[in-house]
Amino acid sequence: MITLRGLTKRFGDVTAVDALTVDIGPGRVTGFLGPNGAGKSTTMRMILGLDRPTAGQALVGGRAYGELRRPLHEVGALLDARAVHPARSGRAHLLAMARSNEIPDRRVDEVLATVGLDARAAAKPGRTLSLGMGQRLGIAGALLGDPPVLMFDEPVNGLDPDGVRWVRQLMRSLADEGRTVFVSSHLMTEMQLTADRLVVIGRGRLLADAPIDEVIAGSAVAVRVRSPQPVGLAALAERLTATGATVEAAGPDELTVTGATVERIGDLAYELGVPLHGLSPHGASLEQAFMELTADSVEYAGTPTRSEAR
Ligand SMILES: Nc1ncnc2c1ncn2[C@@H]1O[C@H](COP(=O)(O)OP(=O)(O)OP(=O)(O)O)[C@@H](O)[C@H]1O
Repeated sequence: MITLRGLTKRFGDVTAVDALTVDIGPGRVTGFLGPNGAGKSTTMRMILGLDRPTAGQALVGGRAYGELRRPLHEVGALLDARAVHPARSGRAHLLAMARSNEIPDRRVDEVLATVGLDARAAAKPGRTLSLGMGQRLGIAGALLGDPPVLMFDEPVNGLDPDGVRWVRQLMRSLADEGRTVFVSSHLMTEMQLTADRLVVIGRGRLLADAPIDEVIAGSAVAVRVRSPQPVGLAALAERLTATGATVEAAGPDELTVTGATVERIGDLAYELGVPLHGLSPHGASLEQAFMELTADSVEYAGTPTRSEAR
C-alpha cells in the first residue's frame, strides 16, 4: 500500500505536487496519468525518498521511505532506464545492488530470467544496452528484493510490441500476487489495457482516483440504449427526458441518450421493467476522458491542426 497525505512539493514558484491525498492499494495495477509536467515523476521520487516533500507525507506500507529497514524488500522501482552504470554489466549492476542489500546472488539470475535477459545480454556494459534492454534491467532491479510494492515510471518506453505485451503481463501477474503496482504512462491505450484503477493528476492536483471504467464512463458523450420493446423504450425515453437528459431515436429499437450515466439509465429501465439488449457508452475512450479531465491543466497546449480539431 502506498499512502499519500497532503503530499506537496514546491520548487521555488512552481508547485509540482499540490496537496495530493490518495491511497494506492494492493492486488491491482494503478495507472498514474497526467500531462507533461503534471508532477508524476516528482510524486514517485518523493515516495522513494529521493525528493523531500515541502508538506505532507508519502508512505510505503505505513512508513516513510527513510524509515524502511530493508527498502529493497519493501518497494521496488524503475524510474529511469538510462540510470545504469555505463561500464558495469547488467549482471554486475544487479549483483552490487543485491550484495548491498543482503540478497543472495542466485536471486540475480532469477530476476534476469524473469525479465528475459540472457547471459550474453546481462554481460554487456550498461552504455551498450538498448533502451528496451535498459528497461528490462531496471525492472529486474525493482524485482530483486521481492517487494510487495512496485513502481514503474513509463516502463514500456522503448520496448517493441512483444516487450510491451510482456510488461503488461508482468504487471498483471504482480498485481494478481497481491502486490501494489503503481505505473505511470503517457500511452492511454496501454493504460486502458493494463490498469484496473487510475490516479489522474494535472498541475500537481488530483483530478481523478477511480476504477478505469468509471473514468471512461464519466466522459461518455452519449449512451446507446437498445430494447426489443418499443413501448418500453418510449416510456424510458419519457422518464429520461423528465430527469433532464436528452434523448434521440437512433433506430427502431435504439436510443441515444446524453446527460445520464449508464448506471442511471440501467436503474430506470429496471424500475420500469423495460428489458435491455444493449446499454453502452458510445464513443467513450480513455483518451477522450483524459483530454476532458486535464483540459485546464495542460502546461503547453498546442494549436490543433485541422485534422485533429475535427
Ligand atoms: N528539480 C526540479 N527543479 C525545479 N522544477 C522541477 C524540478 N523537478 C520537476 N520540476 C517541475 O515540476 C513540475 C512537475 O514535473 P514532473 O517531472 O514531476 O512532471 P511529470 O508529470 O513527471 O512530467 P513528464 O510526464 O513530462 O515526465 C514541472 O513543472 C517541472 O518543470
